[in-house]
Amino acid sequence: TVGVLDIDNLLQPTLQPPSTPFAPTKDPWSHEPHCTKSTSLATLGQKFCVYTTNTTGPHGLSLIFRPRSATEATQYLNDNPLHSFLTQKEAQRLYVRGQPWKIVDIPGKAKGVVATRRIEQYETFMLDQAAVVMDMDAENALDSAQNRRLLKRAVDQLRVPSRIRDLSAAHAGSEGSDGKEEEEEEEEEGRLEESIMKTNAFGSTVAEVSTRALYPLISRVNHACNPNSFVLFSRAGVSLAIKAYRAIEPGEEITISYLLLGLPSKQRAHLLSRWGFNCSCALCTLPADERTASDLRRTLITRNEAKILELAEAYDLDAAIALGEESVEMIKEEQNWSLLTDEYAMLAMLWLEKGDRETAEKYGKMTHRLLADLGFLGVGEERESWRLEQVLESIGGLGGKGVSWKKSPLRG
Ligand SMILES: C[S@@+](CC[C@H](N)C(=O)[O-])C[C@H]1O[C@@H](n2cnc3c(N)ncnc32)[C@H](O)[C@@H]1O
Repeated sequence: TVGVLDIDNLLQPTLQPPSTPFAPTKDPWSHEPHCTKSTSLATLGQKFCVYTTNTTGPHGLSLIFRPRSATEATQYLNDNPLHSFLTQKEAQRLYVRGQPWKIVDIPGKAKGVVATRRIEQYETFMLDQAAVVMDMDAENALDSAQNRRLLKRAVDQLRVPSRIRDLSAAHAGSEGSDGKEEEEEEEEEGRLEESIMKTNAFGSTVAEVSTRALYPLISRVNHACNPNSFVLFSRAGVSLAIKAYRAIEPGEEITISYLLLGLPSKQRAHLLSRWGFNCSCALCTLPADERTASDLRRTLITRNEAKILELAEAYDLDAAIALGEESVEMIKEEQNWSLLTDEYAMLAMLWLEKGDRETAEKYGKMTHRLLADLGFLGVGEERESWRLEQVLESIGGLGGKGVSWKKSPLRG
């Protein structure tokens, strides 16, 4: 697939404990479901339908789901981002001060988002809800013309379809419609919507279904390899938030990374070519010698990961700790904050194994703190209820249980 923001490459609150059930919503659909069946031999008869609810979220929501999944999904629709990502106090503050961003034209990038006031480090400042969500299985089960028709209908049925149709369709390959000029009109149906999905959709789990989902506001945020912000998904997956890695000054562009953090420049350029732009972010335009140094650190961080586990297996704890501490410094230099949580947890485990509980606890607390700051432990009471041991166990399967990493590898 072209240009899809893959959830595997983005931060997500994987550490949240089992959720309290969402309130079921009764028959929320504002339109008759519109269904299509697969005619290909391998998936013959599989049925996917467009289900639209125009009372969900700011944009309304269309699901392209199997009937059974759509019924299941009704319990997830009541997914207010204010509740998922903010305490009541934070929500009030955001409301009183107003949204601290606006969508503007950015030279060379079409539109983008800039801060309109100072945004504090770790502030959750932009919220959105999905407008179009497509079961990834539909892509394989149905042919592309069927998929496009469902997509078009999904957009048509939203409250304000132009909010979707105005989004960027600039992914690589979107020009020239595969070299086939004027195809029959029916064949063209849904091409724009398809391109918009390819340029803007996040691969994510919505209502426990693997999907591509479109979040119209957050779709305006451009990419940077060392971004100032990151995306957080709600447990139901319908809502999404943007949080700041660091303080952002008024006028500064809000950026997220479309890729896994920590990749060296060649790999980044290769992956980004899917979106049809050459990255000119601060990291990609470093002077050659600085870029080489950054690439080297990134390669070493990845290499150290495997090496630390090997050394730990061989019980060479001092060498494993030395490498872990070296990685922490390199990760800080590269500002890949999300990688730090694993590194700290690993060091907590190694120091514990070495019998130095005090240092282990220091690293454990740093893991806990950073996960909480990044929003991985939820908000309010939920965030407070996480215990240090529980966090360490979730992240690395150690929690003071000695050689437990041998049974469950830390980063597996
Ligand atoms: C998810 S959209 C982001 C918003 C988009 N700029 C708009 O006008 O709606 C992704 C598209 O934005 C553009 N884009 C994103 N980050 C960029 C960057 N760092 N430099 C240039 N173009 C970028 C590319 O055209 C990409 O396919």
